[in-house]
Amino acid sequence: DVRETSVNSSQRSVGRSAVVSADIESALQTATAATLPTLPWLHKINRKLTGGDYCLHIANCSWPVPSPVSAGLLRGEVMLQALPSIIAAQVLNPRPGTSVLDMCAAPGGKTTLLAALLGDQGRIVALDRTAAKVAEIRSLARDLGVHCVEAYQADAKEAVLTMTAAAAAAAAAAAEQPMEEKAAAAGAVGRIPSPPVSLPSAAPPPSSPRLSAIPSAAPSSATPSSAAPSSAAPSPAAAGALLLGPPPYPAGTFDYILLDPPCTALGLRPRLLHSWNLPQLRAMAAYQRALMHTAVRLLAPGGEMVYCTCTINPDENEANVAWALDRFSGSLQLLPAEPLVGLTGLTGADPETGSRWLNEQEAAMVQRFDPGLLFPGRMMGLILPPLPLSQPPAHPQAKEQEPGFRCDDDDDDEDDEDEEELPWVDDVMGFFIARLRKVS
Ligand SMILES: C[S@@+](CC[C@H](N)C(=O)[O-])C[C@H]1O[C@@H](n2cnc3c(N)ncnc32)[C@H](O)[C@@H]1O
Repeated sequence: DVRETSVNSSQRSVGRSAVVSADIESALQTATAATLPTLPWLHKINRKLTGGDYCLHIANCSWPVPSPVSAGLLRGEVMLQALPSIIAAQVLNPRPGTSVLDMCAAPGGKTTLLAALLGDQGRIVALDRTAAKVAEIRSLARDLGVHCVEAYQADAKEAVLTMTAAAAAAAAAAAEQPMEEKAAAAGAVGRIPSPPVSLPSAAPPPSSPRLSAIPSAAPSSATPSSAAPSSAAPSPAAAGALLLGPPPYPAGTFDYILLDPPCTALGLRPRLLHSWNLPQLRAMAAYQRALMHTAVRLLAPGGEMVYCTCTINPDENEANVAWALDRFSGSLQLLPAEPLVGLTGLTGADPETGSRWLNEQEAAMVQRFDPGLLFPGRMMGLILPPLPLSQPPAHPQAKEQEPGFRCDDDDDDEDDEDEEELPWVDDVMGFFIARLRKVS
């Protein structure tokens, strides 16, 4: 049994978790390629490895993806995560030394992947409104040896410093409580150096960004997703000397923001029955817009955010992105959510309300994963490592561009043989990813 052998022979203890070494990755590539389609098998592995002491990073029911292994921080270690979730973090792709806000972070899967992409150099504030879930983020960060994450229980909608909050902060500053003490009191994850790094004797004035100690490394106006990481030496904050502390934060504080809000989760499988009704779907979209509003305010000029959901509901996806582009017209710009792997977004408008979705150009920049639809792999070769066994043929170009194509029909399709050799293509959860830049 490849799994048993690999786990037993390559595990090593790190803290209270056993982390599987790189050996298992190659074993899994072999095993996965040999045993697909293996949804039940993978569920079994998931239970076995994530329910106990192991973290295993393989893509959603299909193949191992070299992330965060490839990002250096967690070299040789793997953790279970769905492919679209991995891609969402890769689309944001924060550069080392920058500041990142993960607004709805629990249980911390994307937070820790972002930490890996940062190389643990910089700061990630991870917020979640539920205390128990914040504990999960902290625990995961600790288990993975991540230091740049500080997690707080907070309503992310209220995370911007308002005039009222500013007055309270001024009072706190007057009390001269060092920032790292405040963060420690709030239970942040990030390490607090010992002996403590000397900080200003008073907290910064409420009108100045708390991140002033972190050199601005906002994304360039080119294509930050593919840009080389900044070569600047890590600042003291990037090295973990400073914590940002709990919210609220001044507007324009963060270089990158991930907004992965609560959603109707209509993309998660297997679920045959959903209890959502239309008003509830609409209400969820409105809640997400409130979070987006906060995100735009907290983003630094030139900064980038990724908005993603695990639902296929256009209200929560295309309609919300269109709303943001129209609401913040002139200051928010849609960028290609590279690496583009999923399908294009939906064009048109809501037949009932008439509110617009995306135009053709915008739809091409977002990515939509839809369970049951063929996963075309717009750039499959770039994302996926080569399979170790018999290489399946590349997917025919014509079908890559055909978003509505289903895997389970077309009995007489001449490419049936190819489809049999591409069992992973229909095993992707429903998901949506958009990338936005704050222009000013
Ligand atoms: C889709 S999950 C996030 C998953 C997470 N990003 C990950 O990849 O592991 C949405 C999370 O948002 C949290 N949440 C809901 N409303 C919130 C709010 N107003 N502020 C902060 N977190 C919120 C929920 O508790 C839930 O954990």
